[in-house]
Amino acid sequence: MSIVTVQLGQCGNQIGYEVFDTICRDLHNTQGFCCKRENEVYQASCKEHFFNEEKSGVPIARALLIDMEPKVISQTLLKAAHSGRWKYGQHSHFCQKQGSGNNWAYGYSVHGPKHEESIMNLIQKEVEKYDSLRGFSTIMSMAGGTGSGLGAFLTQNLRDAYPNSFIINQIIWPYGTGEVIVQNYNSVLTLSHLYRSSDALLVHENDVVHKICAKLMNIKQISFRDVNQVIAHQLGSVFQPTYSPEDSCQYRRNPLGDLMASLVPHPEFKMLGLRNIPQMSENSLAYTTFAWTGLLKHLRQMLISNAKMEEGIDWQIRPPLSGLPALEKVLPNKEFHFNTSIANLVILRGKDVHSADLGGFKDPALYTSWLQPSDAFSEWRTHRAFNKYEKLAALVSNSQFLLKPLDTIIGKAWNMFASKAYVHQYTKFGIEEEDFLDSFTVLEQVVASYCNL
Ligand SMILES: Nc1nc2c(ncn2[C@@H]2O[C@H](COP(=O)(O)OP(=O)(O)OP(=O)(O)O)[C@@H](O)[C@H]2O)c(=O)[nH]1
Repeated sequence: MSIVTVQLGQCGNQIGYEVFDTICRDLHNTQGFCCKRENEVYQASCKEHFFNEEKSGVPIARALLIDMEPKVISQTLLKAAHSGRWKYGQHSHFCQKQGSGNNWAYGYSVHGPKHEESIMNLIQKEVEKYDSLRGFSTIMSMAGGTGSGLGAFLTQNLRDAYPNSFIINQIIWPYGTGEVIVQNYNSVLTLSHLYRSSDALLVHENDVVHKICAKLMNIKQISFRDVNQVIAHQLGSVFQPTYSPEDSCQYRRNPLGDLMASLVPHPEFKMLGLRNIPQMSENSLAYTTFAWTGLLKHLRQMLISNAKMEEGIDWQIRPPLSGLPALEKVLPNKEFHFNTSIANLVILRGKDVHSADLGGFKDPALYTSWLQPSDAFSEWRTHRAFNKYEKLAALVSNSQFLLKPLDTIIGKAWNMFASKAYVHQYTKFGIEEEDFLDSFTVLEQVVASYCNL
């Protein structure tokens, strides 16, 4: 029951490393707050999904590292090998000598077709190692050229080659300012292409995670490593084993499939976001205790008010009275206040997990009218604690949370496109104005669909 992780470009490879490292640390954590037997079953389930066992006993990540320049890949391979806890497979990477220069068209139209055969062969060899493949999880940024362009190209290829496997794309949303000048073009092209071939896009916003590092983790000089560790923690809190619904002593065999079934009821809506509570530095964690009631009250309000962290939640925002649309939706200024959901999944881990009351997430006012809360809301509970958090709640949500950032990116890209700025750099590599227009159309439709919930 394996999931193959495909790490793409600088960002994808750096985050991928942190994800496997976090998962592995969690495996060896003695503070799981559960009995030895339960811990062993948890470890076995995690290994089954994410690692191959080597004769030496060192787990090998079920991951492929792909980049068009060698530096980050060699660093990543080395870091894993030096950790002593786990490593990457010997033949699990593919790299070239020159990146895509932040040009989506270069990644998509040049590197993609040129290396398609080698990369797809590498993937096939990995897949052949397993009795059963559940799906792929790619990790990539939207703003560069390789992760985004080549990543979009490969996702299409994966969809064609493995039509029955799930594909989830972990997307890193660029900082709003101060990055690559063409980041909005690259983002629009990435999202629109992924929308056609992926099953779900799990979005991690760099600005948001940066703020979490500053405000909740108290980090003064924030590096990509810090940001990546928060993302890895959040992902681990979702993808580490959870009990299966049929048998509360067995772990889920197909977490990716179950996640999709819970959260993506319609192909028009596949943008997923992730929130965690509590989130804090390891030092503070040792001195803090939490009650489920308080955690879940905050998490629910974070959802409703579209707050990405517990600090600065707007408690004034309330669900609309049933039958009435949220006021903000009918206002023309596109300020999105109440965050309507399509589907939510809450994952609880840790002490007294079965006593936690999730009733607040079953309120029909939280959801679009065309889904019953019983279909729109799912909960997974697991007694084994994650990553030293005695209690932890993660919320994966398919909601209007991304409307504003998406609208901003489309708007900025459109303004640049209207003056034809930098478009020649894309047409040079086969991405025509028509392709841009198609991408805008796809995303305008996505915005309209989410707006109308
Ligand atoms: N969170 C996070 N973001 C990163 C990291 N590295 C790069 N980014 C973001 O990724 C975007 C740039 O993409 P990269 O992954 O560096 O580019 P690439 O895919 O390797 O493509 P080329 O450099 O064009 O070959 C920017 O938005 C960066 O903020 C990282 O380690 N963590």
